[in-house]
Amino acid sequence: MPKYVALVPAAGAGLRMGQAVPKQYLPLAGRPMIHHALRALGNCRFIAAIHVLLAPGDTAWDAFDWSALGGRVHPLRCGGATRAETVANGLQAIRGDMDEADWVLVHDAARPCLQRAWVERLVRELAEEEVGGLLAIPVADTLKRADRNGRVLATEPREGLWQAQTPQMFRYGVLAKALAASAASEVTDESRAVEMLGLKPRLVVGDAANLKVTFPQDLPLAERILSQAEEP
Ligand SMILES: Nc1ccn([C@@H]2O[C@H](COP(=O)(O)OP(=O)(O)OP(=O)(O)O)[C@@H](O)[C@H]2O)c(=O)n1
Ligand SMILES: C[C@](O)(CO)[C@H](O)COP(=O)(O)O
Repeated sequence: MPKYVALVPAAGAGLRMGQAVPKQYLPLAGRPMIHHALRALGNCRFIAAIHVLLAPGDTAWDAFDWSALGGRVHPLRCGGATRAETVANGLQAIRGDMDEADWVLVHDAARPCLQRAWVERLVRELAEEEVGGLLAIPVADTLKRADRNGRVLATEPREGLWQAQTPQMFRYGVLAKALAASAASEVTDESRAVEMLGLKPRLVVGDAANLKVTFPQDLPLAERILSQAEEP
């Protein structure tokens, strides 16, 4: 039986957030933001280990008490210059414990509203897949292409368009090969690297509440979502 391991890239600087502290450590619903994603992954008992990928110079992680998360959370100081590099380094760091067919679930530290039910849906729907896939939501709005002056150039067809979320879940062997072969600058998610191998990751319906905290205005929204969530 393949095992399931989570990687949580948390080596970003959060520049678009514009705060002195990287956004994964900003207070959110009484905890550092990253705590919420780690708790949701920890609620999935089938996940054998949760590796948190920190920047080599991270000084914030050790300032918090993570004991409430239990013994499956392991920090690795292997962050790179881009998200793709961070994940590639994380895969290298755990390679001794992994078989080619084991599953890796990559989830952003900056998506704190994750729920166990969504992870379980992803895992259930990908169980028979060779390659893997990702949570995503079909684009619901009419799409406009803008010119440089903020005026509409065109209305774009939205058929077949989805917004990628995380977790993104791939076989260890496929993902390691994909990230090793791709230029980090071209890859903003794991799926893109896998697509560049000519493979077709499966899209699994996610939830709009699984937002990525990117800008300051996302924080109160995430806090409201967390306050209404049913999971502990
Ligand atoms: N070199 C990097 C860059 C990003 N990330 C992580 O990837 C996730 C999604 O990235 P994003 O929202 O872009 O985070 P930042 O890079 O921190 O934000 P910004 O682009 O605004 O600086 C975050 O959990 C972030 O910590 C990472 O591990 N290593
Ligand atoms: C992986 C991701 O969260 C999927 O939506 C996203 O691509 C990473 O965020 P970024 O802001 O584009 O780095």
